[in-house]
Amino acid sequence: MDNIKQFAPIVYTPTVGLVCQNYSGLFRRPRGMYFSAADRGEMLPMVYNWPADEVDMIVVTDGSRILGLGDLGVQGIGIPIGKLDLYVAAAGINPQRVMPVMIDVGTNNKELRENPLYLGLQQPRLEGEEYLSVIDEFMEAVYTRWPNVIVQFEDFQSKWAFKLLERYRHTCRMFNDDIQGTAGVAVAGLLGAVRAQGLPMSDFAKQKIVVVGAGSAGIGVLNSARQAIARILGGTDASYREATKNFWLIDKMGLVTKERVHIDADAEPFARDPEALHGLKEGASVAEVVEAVKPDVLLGLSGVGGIFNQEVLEMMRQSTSARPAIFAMSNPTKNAECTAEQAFKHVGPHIVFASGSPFTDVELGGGKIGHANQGNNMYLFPGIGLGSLVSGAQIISDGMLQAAAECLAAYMKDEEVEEGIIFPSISSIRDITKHVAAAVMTEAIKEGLAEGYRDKDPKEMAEMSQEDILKHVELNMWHPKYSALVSSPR
Ligand SMILES: NC(=O)C1=CN([C@@H]2O[C@H](COP(=O)(O)OP(=O)(O)OC[C@H]3O[C@@H](n4cnc5c(N)ncnc54)[C@H](O)[C@@H]3O)[C@@H](O)[C@H]2O)C=CC1
Ligand SMILES: CC(=O)C(=O)O
Ligand SMILES: [Mg+2]
Repeated sequence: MDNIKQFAPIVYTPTVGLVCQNYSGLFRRPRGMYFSAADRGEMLPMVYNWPADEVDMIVVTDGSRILGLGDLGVQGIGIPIGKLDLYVAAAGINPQRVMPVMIDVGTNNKELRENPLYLGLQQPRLEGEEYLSVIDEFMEAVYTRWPNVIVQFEDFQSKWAFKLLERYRHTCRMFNDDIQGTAGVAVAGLLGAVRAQGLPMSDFAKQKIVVVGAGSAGIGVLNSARQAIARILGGTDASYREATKNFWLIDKMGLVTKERVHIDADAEPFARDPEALHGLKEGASVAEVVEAVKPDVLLGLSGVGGIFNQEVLEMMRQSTSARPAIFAMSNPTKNAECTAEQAFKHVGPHIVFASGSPFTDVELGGGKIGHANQGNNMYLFPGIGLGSLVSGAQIISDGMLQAAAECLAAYMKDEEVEEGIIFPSISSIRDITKHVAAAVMTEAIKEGLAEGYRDKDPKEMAEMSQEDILKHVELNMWHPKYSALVSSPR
């Protein structure tokens, strides 16, 4: 907690990625709970083997998309461990009340399946109903023992991430961090990029945004940004349709248009109409799209390191924005779409830059600094989890997530944003998290979702002032303060 800036890159991205890649060789003792396909029918009794009586926070993965490193099977447990370390440091969740979980349904990583040291099931991943039955059983088991626990889904491949979110979010206290946490952070960053141009927030509705990557993270960001723009435009059905025109979506097959034969249902609303293509064709490359669109924002959630190459970045010089924004959000560092240095060098000193993994600031000469912001869901997930926990929210609603994003955006001062600093320093993450949690709790109360926590019942919560809410959040954050074992001599 005292040295979070130095330690976050170790317990979290990028080092946690390296740990996951080598986990079977590094393993000494389990630091989380493993539920495997072979445990079907046994998960409820298994849950009672977890040594802590109370669990507040679970982070669960099936290891199928670990950062931008692909399917790492059970070795992905490093991610829940690292995310929960941040829950302790940033949100003040008691470290005895966190539970990292790996659901082992096999792996499609052939190399791991053939590695005699691999710790997980050496079989291809379960699919379809069989897969769902494992996740259902796990969810039922943990909520039976700990009805108030918050479950954060992390690093599931997109194919399942959206389905599982839809399956549980209406009845359980759960969220998907890659879809929902990332979206909030990205929207806060996009609003920061508008402010950095000296424009009013309503000008967000005029921004041209190219998103590279149509997975859980990219589509989550697009949905959330579309919602924010549609609200500016009036919030009608027509404004939602209008808002989609701001976006250009590129996946591994290039620009996504309505001409695409097999288009993902989640990506479909963002497919460009043939009459609004600016002369581009279905499948156009990143460079072609940037050249034709001259976007205000180029945002990467593709997992492909270096895809914002010199050619692409030099084309961003033609951006119609006074402060073009380059968000290279993929993790870990090697998978970032470009480095901070490359972005400032090839686009120019006036850009706003953010990346998923940390880069150091760039010296621009003449005493000027190019700020390398870290645009990572770590700014939001601890506050979303904490705010949901201490309000006793029944579910985690869109309104609560939006309140979290707005709180993060408002955290930055105008002078900072003008300098291109759009996210706060990691060293203030505990304070940010406290405010985000209070915003989440305020919204949960407003929506009638707060069921109370510890000595506070819903009626008392409904009467709390902003100050009371902040105090309630703070009081429920754990601090590592221990009583002295030996009393000092008189
Ligand atoms: N900064 C942050 O807070 C977060 C960053 N991420 C990062 O985002 C990345 C993607 O995550 P997901 O969306 O869950 O993964 P995913 O695997 O579901 O999606 C990747 C997307 O990139 C596209 N893609 C792949 N190769 C491409 C290429 N050569 N050109 C253009 N598009 C290409 C794919 O078609 C797919 O749509 C990962 O590296 C992850 O670490 C994810 C969540 C949060
Ligand atoms: C940051 C994060 O959640 C990811 O890269 O998947
Ligand atoms: Mg993740």
